[in-house]
Amino acid sequence: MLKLGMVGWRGMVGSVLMDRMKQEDDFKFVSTTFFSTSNAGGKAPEVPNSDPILKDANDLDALAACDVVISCQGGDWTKAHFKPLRDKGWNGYWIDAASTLRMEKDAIIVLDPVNMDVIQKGLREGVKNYIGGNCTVSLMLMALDGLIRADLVEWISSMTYQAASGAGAPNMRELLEQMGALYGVVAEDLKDPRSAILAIDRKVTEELRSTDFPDKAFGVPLAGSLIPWIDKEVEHGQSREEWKGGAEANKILGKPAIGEPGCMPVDGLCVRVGSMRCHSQALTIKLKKDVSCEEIERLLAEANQWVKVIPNRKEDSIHELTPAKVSGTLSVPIGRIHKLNFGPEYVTAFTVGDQLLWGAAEPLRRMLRILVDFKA
Ligand SMILES: NC(=O)C1=CN([C@@H]2O[C@H](COP(=O)(O)OP(=O)(O)OC[C@H]3O[C@@H](n4cnc5c(N)ncnc54)[C@H](OP(=O)(O)O)[C@@H]3O)[C@@H](O)[C@H]2O)C=CC1
Ligand SMILES: N[C@@H](CC(=O)OP(=O)(O)O)C(=O)O
Repeated sequence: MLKLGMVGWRGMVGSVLMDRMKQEDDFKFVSTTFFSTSNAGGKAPEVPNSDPILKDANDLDALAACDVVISCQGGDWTKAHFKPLRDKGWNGYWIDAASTLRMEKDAIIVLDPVNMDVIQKGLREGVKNYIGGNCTVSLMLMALDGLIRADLVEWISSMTYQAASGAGAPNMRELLEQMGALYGVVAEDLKDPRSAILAIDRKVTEELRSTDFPDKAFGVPLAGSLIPWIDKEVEHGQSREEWKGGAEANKILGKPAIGEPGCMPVDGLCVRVGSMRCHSQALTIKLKKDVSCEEIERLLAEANQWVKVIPNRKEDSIHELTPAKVSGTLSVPIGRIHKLNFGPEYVTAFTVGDQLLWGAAEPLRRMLRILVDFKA
């Protein structure tokens, strides 16, 4: 039985991962040691085949005793522990949610419904580092799997509507605090149906701009507003989140890097909106040839068991293609599919996905199961 070390299991991504691993009985196939950066010696979660005591996540010898380490602890922990562990001669499998190692040559970005061939080739060739992709990229590729598989995509422009959860747990709390603060200043006015909406709006705007508005985590209001920049600035006016779109998508698919012949260009703007944990994306896709919308929908629907094509009708779209509907599920709906006026090769679509499930935790637990099968 493979010895698994779990690090970062009680954080937000880690908790979603734990829930999924329990639901899928993943712990039955491994013997597990839980690690902690804050409570070594404490009580570990109760799962089959596990050590009841938490080990120290800074103890390299304890980590080196594992065949597989899964980390949802974050990039700083990865930076501090991955290389020292390898330098010690540890040759186990490293599965990580953090972006730190994603673009390294000796790492594969895992999204097995889309790139099982890349993963299997990596395993056969002895690759030991398997990293979860950026949430937006993984969700886009899950949705567009069918068109990419059919080699129909020339390029993709993705305009995103990203949830607070992508910025972390404190940001989700702050979004709700901001919503509460806005409601609070007009709660009395709202009780009176005759109160003037412009007066209400003025109070809301004053509150949004007030120095007391709770914006410690985001730095600016998100509720009642949006934030048109995610992550750091990189070159050419892109944000790092936007750069990941092209860089990671091509790496996941095993294609040449952006700018090289044979790559699939992906670019766009990434925007934070007041959704809790679902990222949405409005896509413009340039096809390599004219294909009917019926054929596009057929290809998309057949690609994997999680993608769901939503008919391009108002009632279906407003009920089925929203964060409210998708949150907490593994479903990746894609809809609003129609040709743009630019020409028959230009298609638009809208997709939604839970950024903590397919966007973070699910590819990690599936990679563990792939490893278990590979080692059997
Ligand atoms: N948020 C996201 O959308 C995504 C995140 N990731 C990656 O996953 C990493 C972890 O993200 P996320 O799960 O949001 O981070 P969290 O901050 O929720 O958890 C990280 C660690 O913080 C410690 N911690 C301290 N206080 C608490 C608390 N009150 N509740 C729970 N844990 C606490 C825990 O370590 P300990 O038990 O050792 O004290 C925990 O493992 C990120 O840094 C990123 O690299 C990847 C994809 C998406
Ligand atoms: N950057 C993403 C969340 C995330 O953690 O991405 P990554 O795994 O690429 O660091 C967002 O803000 O929505």
